[in-house]
Amino acid sequence: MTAPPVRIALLGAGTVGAAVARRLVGRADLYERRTGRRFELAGVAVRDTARPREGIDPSLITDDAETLVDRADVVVEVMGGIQPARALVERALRRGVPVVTANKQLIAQHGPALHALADEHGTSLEYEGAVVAAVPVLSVVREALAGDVVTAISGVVNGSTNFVLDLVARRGVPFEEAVRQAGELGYLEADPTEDLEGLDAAAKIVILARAAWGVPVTLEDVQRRGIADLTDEDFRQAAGAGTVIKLVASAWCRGSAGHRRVEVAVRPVALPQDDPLAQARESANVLIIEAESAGTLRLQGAGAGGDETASAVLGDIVRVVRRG
Ligand SMILES: NC(=O)C1=CN([C@@H]2O[C@H](COP(=O)(O)OP(=O)(O)OC[C@H]3O[C@@H](n4cnc5c(N)ncnc54)[C@H](O)[C@@H]3O)[C@@H](O)[C@H]2O)C=CC1
Ligand SMILES: N[C@@H](CC=O)C(=O)O
Repeated sequence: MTAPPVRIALLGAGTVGAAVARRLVGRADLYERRTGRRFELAGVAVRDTARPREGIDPSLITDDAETLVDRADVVVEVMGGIQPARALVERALRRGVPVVTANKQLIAQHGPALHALADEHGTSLEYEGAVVAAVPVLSVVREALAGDVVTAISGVVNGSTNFVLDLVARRGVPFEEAVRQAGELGYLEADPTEDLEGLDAAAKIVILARAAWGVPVTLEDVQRRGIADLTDEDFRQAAGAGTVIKLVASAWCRGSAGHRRVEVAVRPVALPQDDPLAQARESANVLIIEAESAGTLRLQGAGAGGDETASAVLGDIVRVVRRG
């Protein structure tokens, strides 16, 4: 007997959702080979059902996200924001349905409660795409380094602000124009101040710190400054000193079990040109992880973008389906 298809509810069809839908449908054979189950796009919840969505069967589009969640085997939340995303994720978890999300604000603000709900109902919550898009940093911190002790994490973890800083520094593009281009490429959040004020990077470093040390770090713990108040003079001074400004997120842990103190920060830093973080071009991200035995690990790749984030989201879907 063939296994029934996996009905996947997609909440959101913007930059990330549209890319997930394209791959789900276009690479269905690949996912069937990898999981033994056929992936079926059960429906796509959007705000504006009248807008044409290229590559998505119009009969799948709905604005009734709750009903869609109720008939899914896996829920993929890529709508962003806290509500209604949170209520829909909770609804799925209460039904014992696994959830995959790329929503870093939701996880940074409500991750522990959502994990507790998932555990209570014997299901799972995955969000590799929420942190450094295509680069599997959470898998490395949580799984690959499970036998080691992470001591510090630092990196460029926001694609849009890196794109802006890079265009201003290397090509002399005016700041506002670089921000406009980042928006056009789909790198910015629906509310761009999340990127420009460092909130997006703060959410990512909070999620990474929790994954590394299992501590209840929150967004309020982050010492945060974004790039919104950088001036032309700041860029001139940095260039004159042979440095390059990057928005750096960092987390470090002092003490040992029972007496751990974790500190988290996001701030613009002028780095020497040959610093590994200074090498990040356009929307690329770089993460440096220090671990007791492994030493220094450097992970880098696309930190934003629809297809790139879809890679991580689909990886999570394959994982939850394999788990059964
Ligand atoms: N764009 C990127 O490069 C990346 C985005 N993410 C995260 O992925 C999530 C989605 O991001 P994007 O695709 O860029 O956003 P987007 O703004 O392009 O798309 C959001 C989609 O959700 C739908 N939506 C929003 N609110 C809704 C509501 N109340 N009811 C029904 N549908 C609703 C919209 O109609 C739209 O289709 C966000 O949490 C973002 O932080 C994560 C990694 C990279
Ligand atoms: N707005 C985010 C998108 C990916 O997480 C960023 O610029 O990094």
